[in-house]
Amino acid sequence: MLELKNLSVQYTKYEDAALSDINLTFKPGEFVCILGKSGAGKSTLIRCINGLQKPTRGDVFWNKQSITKLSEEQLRKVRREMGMIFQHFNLVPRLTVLQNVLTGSFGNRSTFKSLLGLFHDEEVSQAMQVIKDVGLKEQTHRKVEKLSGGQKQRVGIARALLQQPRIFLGDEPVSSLDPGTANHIFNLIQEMHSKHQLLTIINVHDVDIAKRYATRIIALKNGQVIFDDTPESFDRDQFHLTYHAFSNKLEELPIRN
Ligand SMILES: Nc1ncnc2c1ncn2[C@@H]1O[C@H](COP(=O)(O)OP(=O)(O)OP(=O)(O)O)[C@@H](O)[C@H]1O
Repeated sequence: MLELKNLSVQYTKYEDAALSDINLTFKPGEFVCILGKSGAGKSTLIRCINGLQKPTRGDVFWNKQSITKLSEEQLRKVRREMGMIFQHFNLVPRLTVLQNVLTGSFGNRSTFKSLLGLFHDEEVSQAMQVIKDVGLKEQTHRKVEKLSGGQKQRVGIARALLQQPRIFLGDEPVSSLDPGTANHIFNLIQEMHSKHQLLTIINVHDVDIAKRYATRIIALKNGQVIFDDTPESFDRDQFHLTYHAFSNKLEELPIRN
């Protein structure tokens, strides 16, 4: 469904690559958490998947089609199939929950029409339904700036769901939330993941969350994959290798049995 082949990203020629020769295949229905310390390349990986970042080398295949060579218009079509939530929510504070969620259908119509509020009745009722699904029915007509962080992220999830995506991508979606709220948001993501059988790929800093919700954990270090396995196999040694080992190079890491 989604394949990354020899993917490398080098932002500037004077710095180390942000991603080096990444080869990964993702299947429908997987719930993948990406771990790695700050600067490991997690956001870059997500941005390559949704086409926001062009790789320096290698390719991203979505249903066997390379997305790196698409025109902007073709890329927009592919992005419609990718729902995305962000650390800082990326909402318009002065607009209501409903208006923000309706911008999720931007991919399906012109931005101009959407900004004018020219939505079809059917779109509005679909938006109302996803707002209800994420538990925000009472807040439908409130301005987003009046909501808590957890509620804002629910709006983000509703907006992504309105696109009826086939992949759900998250770039540290709970990093600015307290632990309790972060769990509520992950419960919701898991519920939506199961309901729609979405391939879900999310960057997180919290290893406990990754172990609790993911069906697969991928750990990055210095732009390379150093772990790709079940959450159960992500043990203390792996935690140490991912977050604390001093070595910069894979071959210098301590050998494990
Ligand atoms: N636009 C950019 N221009 C130059 N270098 C960049 C850019 N974006 C990221 N980098 C560099 O690429 C590397 C990987 O960054 P990335 O944001 O992907 O890491 P991350 O694992 O998501 O980090 P964090 O957890 O702090 O968000 C880092 O060294 C970062 O400084």
